[in-house]
Amino acid sequence: MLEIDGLRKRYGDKTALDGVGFTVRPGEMFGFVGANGAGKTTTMRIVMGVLGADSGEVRLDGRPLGYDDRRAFGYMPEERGLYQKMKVAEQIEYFGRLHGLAPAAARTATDALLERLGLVERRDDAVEALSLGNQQRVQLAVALVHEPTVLILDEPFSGLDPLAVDALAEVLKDRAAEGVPVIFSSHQLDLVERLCDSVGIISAGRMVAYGPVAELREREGRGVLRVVVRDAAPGWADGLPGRIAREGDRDVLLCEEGDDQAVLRTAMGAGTVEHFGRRQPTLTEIFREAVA
Ligand SMILES: Nc1ncnc2c1ncn2[C@@H]1O[C@H](COP(=O)(O)OP(=O)(O)OP(=O)(O)O)[C@@H](O)[C@H]1O
Repeated sequence: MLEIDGLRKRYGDKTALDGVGFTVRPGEMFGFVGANGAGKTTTMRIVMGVLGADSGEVRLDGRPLGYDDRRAFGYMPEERGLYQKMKVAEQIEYFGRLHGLAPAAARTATDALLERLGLVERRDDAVEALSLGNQQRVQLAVALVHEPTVLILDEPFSGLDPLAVDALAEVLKDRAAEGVPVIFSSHQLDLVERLCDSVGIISAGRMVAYGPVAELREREGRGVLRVVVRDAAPGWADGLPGRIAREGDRDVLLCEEGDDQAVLRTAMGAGTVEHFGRRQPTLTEIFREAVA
């Protein structure tokens, strides 16, 4: 189990982390979300030992993390870090060797990852000749080649096409199913909601919401009232609490607060009420609320 406990970090007089803590159990996929500059990268760098915390601790199975523990981790840094001139397969193998794999094991693991991540055709190309999305696949292979005990990935899905997202998601799910704690940061909240067992929402260096996705959704009170009115004149919901969202080719009123009966009366006066009911908030809605 990976425990991040009370991390604090200042850059000069700027507080980047103000007591960040969360736990990721074996096999758990943890989505780390937050606005730009909220502190995700700083947290992950501290976990990896790239950066020191001013205070707080990172523990693995109850012990403070050491060099050997971290060497067995898989890390995809925000700044990435591939050798541009080196060939794809050579590079993955090289990183495997750096993490302590024997030559034959590094080669076998590389071949398997090239296959899995759709890079077989590119194995002898220099990294600089690949598209950014393919470079990202190589970066992921590099993070995975040594069968890491923990995975820490800084925005691994950014810039990937939908097929690459699926390929990466499958690989991460497999690693989690093998018992590896997986942490990744992302701004793609629908993806986080779909993939993760739990999420942490960080805002200005503090965890403002944290827990299993299902629990967070339940915890958010009554959920969101969703109202669809056919043939209503534009502006029918002006004055009601909530906002109009476009769903496909129709407008839907979403209300998080207010008097349901009053909303219903207005809706019935405006047209034919096709739908009137509550649904649990999405992660995007929870995020908006938490960082507001
Ligand atoms: N080397 C640095 N020197 C000074 N301030 C820094 C440094 N690195 C990060 N910061 C500041 O610390 C805060 C947290 O930054 P961090 O990169 O951890 O955020 P993030 O959540 O990863 O953001 P993003 O989603 O944009 O990647 C920001 O205010 C940032 O400007």
